[in-house]
Amino acid sequence: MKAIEMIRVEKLTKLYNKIPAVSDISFTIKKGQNMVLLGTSGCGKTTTLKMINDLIHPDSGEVWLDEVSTRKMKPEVYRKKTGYVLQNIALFPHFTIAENIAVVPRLLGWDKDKIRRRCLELLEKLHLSPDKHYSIYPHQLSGGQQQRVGLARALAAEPSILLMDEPFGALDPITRASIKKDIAQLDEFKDKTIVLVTHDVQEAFELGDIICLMDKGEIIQQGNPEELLFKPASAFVSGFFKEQQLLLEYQNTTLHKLFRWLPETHTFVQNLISVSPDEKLWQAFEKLNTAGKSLLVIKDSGGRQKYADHGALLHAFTTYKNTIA
Ligand SMILES: Nc1ncnc2c1ncn2[C@@H]1O[C@H](COP(=O)(O)OP(=O)(O)OP(=O)(O)O)[C@@H](O)[C@H]1O
Repeated sequence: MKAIEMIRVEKLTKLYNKIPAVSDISFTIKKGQNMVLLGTSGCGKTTTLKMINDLIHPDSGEVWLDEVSTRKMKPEVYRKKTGYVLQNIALFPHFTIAENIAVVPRLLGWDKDKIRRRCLELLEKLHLSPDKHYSIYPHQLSGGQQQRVGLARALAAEPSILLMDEPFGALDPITRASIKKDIAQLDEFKDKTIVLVTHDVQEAFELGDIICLMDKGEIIQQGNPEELLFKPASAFVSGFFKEQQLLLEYQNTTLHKLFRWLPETHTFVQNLISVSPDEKLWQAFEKLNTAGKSLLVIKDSGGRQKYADHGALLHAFTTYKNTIA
């Protein structure tokens, strides 16, 4: 079955004072995919994101949502299709938490009972307290809690597309990790098509099925994390990841990819640890390190079994890299 094209951006350009902030950008995102717009400050990420739901009008180019041009849609239709999580959270300070979450459902004319039920449901799902938090104001919440409300607000009208602009940027690393873990488990996020803006390389690789690396208003390379890491299109791309290259490679290579180069026999029998071939090389190293002098047992879907210690993993990884270079 053909995957549904949820977002198609064609040749978008935006000029400010005749200078391009975004220049001739095109990409497509299939239903349920996560795309990350990655790049340094000022490269045009936010402008691109805002043009997807027409918060900024492009000077030229066109956007299709669910195979319909936004030029042919009424604003309320694409507002309903897209939830937007803003940079710096930006809740309305004089609205209660429930009122903040209810903004889009109200615009869409939902009845009061339905809005209340949806607010309570989202507070619970995002690990806020329906009793404590429903009627209070944003300044009475921590930054992390406010961002959870920001996510609830974006999800309120059940959009199929979520546009997220540096959603975790203002949070400390521990709060950020805890929110990411919670949302990764939410069904609400699993089936969404997501465009996420970040300048954080680790975050891009963690969350992106596709990464668009931007510079000076242009897309320099777009592809899956592996393509960007192992097949950089230019010196700019390899330079961008250089400092974290090896860590990213370990984090983005599954044992499945190394399976054919791992040994079928082993010499010692104690401390065997079973791992799935879907696990990443990084996790395999971690397991070996924490378990001491152990050996991994990896079974593929056909029941074939391979064994790996530190050296075998490194050898298989080097061979794998040579084959795809
Ligand atoms: N309203 C505006 N008027 C004039 N120039 C603008 C305006 N908005 C953005 N720009 C310029 O367009 C370029 C792209 O801005 P944009 O906000 O899209 O970048 P960004 O990659 O999202 O940056 P950041 O990560 O800092 O948010 C920048 O050079 C910016 O100065």
